Amino acid sequence: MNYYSLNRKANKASFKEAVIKGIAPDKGLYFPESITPLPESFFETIDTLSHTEIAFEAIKQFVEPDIPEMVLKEIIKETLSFDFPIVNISEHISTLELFHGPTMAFKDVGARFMARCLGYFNKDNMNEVTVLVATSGDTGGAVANGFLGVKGVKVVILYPSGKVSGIQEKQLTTLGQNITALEVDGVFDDCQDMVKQAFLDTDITDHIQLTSANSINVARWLPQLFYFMFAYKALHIEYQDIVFSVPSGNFGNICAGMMAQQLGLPINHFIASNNENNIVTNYLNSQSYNPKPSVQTISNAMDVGNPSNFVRIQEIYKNNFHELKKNLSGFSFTDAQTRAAMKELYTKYNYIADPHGAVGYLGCKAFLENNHQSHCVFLETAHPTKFLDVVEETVDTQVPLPKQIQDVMDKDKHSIKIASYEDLKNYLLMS
Ligand SMILES: Cc1ncc(COP(=O)(O)O)c(C=O)c1O
Ligand SMILES: N[C@@H](CCOP(=O)(O)O)C(=O)O
Repeated sequence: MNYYSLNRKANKASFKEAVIKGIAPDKGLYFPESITPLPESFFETIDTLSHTEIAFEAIKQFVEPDIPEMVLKEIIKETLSFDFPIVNISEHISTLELFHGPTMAFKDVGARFMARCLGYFNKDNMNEVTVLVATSGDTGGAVANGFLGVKGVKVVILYPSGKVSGIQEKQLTTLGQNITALEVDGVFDDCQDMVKQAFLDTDITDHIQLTSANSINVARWLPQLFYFMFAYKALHIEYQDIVFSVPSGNFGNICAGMMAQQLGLPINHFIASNNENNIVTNYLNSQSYNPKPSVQTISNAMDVGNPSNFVRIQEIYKNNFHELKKNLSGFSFTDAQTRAAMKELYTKYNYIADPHGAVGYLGCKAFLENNHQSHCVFLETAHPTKFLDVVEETVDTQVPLPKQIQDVMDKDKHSIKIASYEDLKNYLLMS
């Protein structure tokens, strides 16, 4: 598969080139040149397939011929070595739990898949690659875990100081080895802007091979489409009209769902569930797209003021606002509403949600008000204990800590504070 840049000024790239570069030389995001729908029989018989078989069929066209089929099967098997359970919440609402991986957020799948692709491409260890990542909370931990000890790869994670949860910070600052955390005096968008600027800075790129492990990178982004297929497999016999509510920040996950739909997955509608960082919700209501500085919320991983994947969504629907509106609704919720949803889920359904999942639940409820026939699946994108203080204080109960969280609790944080792009540049050139 070849990929083109959405800025349309760079040459096309193979999967391997797109993964190693991360972002095109004209600063555009890469997008696949074609999307060939899977045969109808694939969806009709999906419940007879395992998760790894589904994932293999779904991603094959996007990686060939750069990764041989046998290697791809192995990468997928290792990537998906945990569960993706569906929990029934009410007659019209279920949740797909995406937090059973090593760092307990949905980023684990993309991070593990990308780390293995890069490991394969770098197997002869010709050149060291530096993976630059901006995180609002979960990508950093998943990438640190996924790339720990990968030969020939250095990982540099930028995160906004004081704006990620305590557990998230531990996950991205305590591993050592080939992982370094830079603590930025700013918000997530500052981190993301610095990363993008570094890709354009020839003072850096003349000396260092940089790539990104944010959803900018196609190998981090595309595997997220598996989730929607797994949920469909579990629910399609019982429900004919399945819609997804996706707690959204950088819009990589929902955009991956739209790729699954392009592959033929019969999804009727997507709901972009936002916290008060509501750029896309506002766009859907007004047709005017206005990125703005992010505000801090209790669903901090979605505190994004300029979602980088929105351009990919525009590409999927050919910049046609009305086509997009047919497929996508957007809702935005305050922290007070999010807390009320967490309480409702706990007291009414005995389900402890994290703040991001709770925003997804609210999106389902808002959509179902006018769409009584649908079955809505909200993605539970992180384990509640990643946001321990907020969750325990809101539902007023103690939540047992899973092993993955206990393992990082007592580790010592190591970070380097930076305040500007120049600080990042100096760090990259000196280290
Ligand atoms: C827990 C959680 N939920 C939701 C999101 C938003 O996902 P996306 O950036 O793909 O829209 C993130 C971060 O990406 C996250 O960490
Ligand atoms: N919410 C994310 C922000 C970065 O998103 P990505 O999917 O583009 O890596 C985070 O948790 O860091």
